[in-house]
Amino acid sequence: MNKKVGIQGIKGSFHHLVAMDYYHKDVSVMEHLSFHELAQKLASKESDEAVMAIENSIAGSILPNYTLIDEYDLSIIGEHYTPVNMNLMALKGQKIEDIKKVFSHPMALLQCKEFFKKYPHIKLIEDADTAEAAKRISDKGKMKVAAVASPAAAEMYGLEILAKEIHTIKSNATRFLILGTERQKSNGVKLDKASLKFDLSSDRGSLVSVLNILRDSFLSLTKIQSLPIIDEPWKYSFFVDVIFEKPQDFEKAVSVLKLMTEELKILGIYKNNLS
Ligand SMILES: O=C(O)C(=O)C[C@]1(C(=O)O)C=C[C@@H](O)C=C1
Repeated sequence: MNKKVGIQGIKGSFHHLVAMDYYHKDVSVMEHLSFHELAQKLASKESDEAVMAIENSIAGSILPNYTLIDEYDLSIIGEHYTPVNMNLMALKGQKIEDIKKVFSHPMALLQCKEFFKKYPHIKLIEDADTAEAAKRISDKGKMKVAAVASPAAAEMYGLEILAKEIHTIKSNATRFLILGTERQKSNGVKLDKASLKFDLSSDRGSLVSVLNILRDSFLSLTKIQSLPIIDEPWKYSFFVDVIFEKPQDFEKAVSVLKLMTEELKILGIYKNNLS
């Protein structure tokens, strides 16, 4: 039986395109209209794995997703970087000047902020998913309304592209995480990246001491993200991604970090896909 893979959004969404690419179409996708539902269904094993966007090169990190991975004890088992091509689409026979409202996922709207500055008459409305917004326009036959979504969504739901590649910077890309409920097995593949989470006190030098351990253990930091600990105002959790040559270097760093930080958690060890 095909693996069940959770995605945020419906067919034609960027998550769907990534799932098709990453798993070579060999999966049954489970559509979810929120990241929370995606995490919940994976944690309760209704899906086997899931694809979750974590950061876009224009719009930045999707911060609540760090909390979902941590709270639902999900494991990062892979990553996938993909170019993201945003397009304005509507029912056939209209011009941009006819459009009054545009629906899309908030991350997608952020990626197209510059484009919409030229059309102040258009009201931007945040929606659950790019492709779902496109499908709704098509199903309900809505005129004067458009969606921002992928060219695949325009094709699937029979909409016309009024403006193509409307994202602010041409090299727009999103990093997606591949999630499971158990630690990734190596199966002969070199696992050379890890994601960690820990809490730090505000003592002088606490963060720099951690960074020094990473450097001394030959780990390269590719991302650091802090998030507030909600029941301890002004205290922070740190989420870091590191890449390494030798697993022993990573294990050594973890054993030292356990002593220097609070609540150290390995969120996943997986293959680095950033070239
Ligand atoms: O709405 C979609 O199509 C999605 O897959 C969501 C999402 C996101 O969450 O960032 C995925 C990639 C793009 O960066 C924009 C939107």
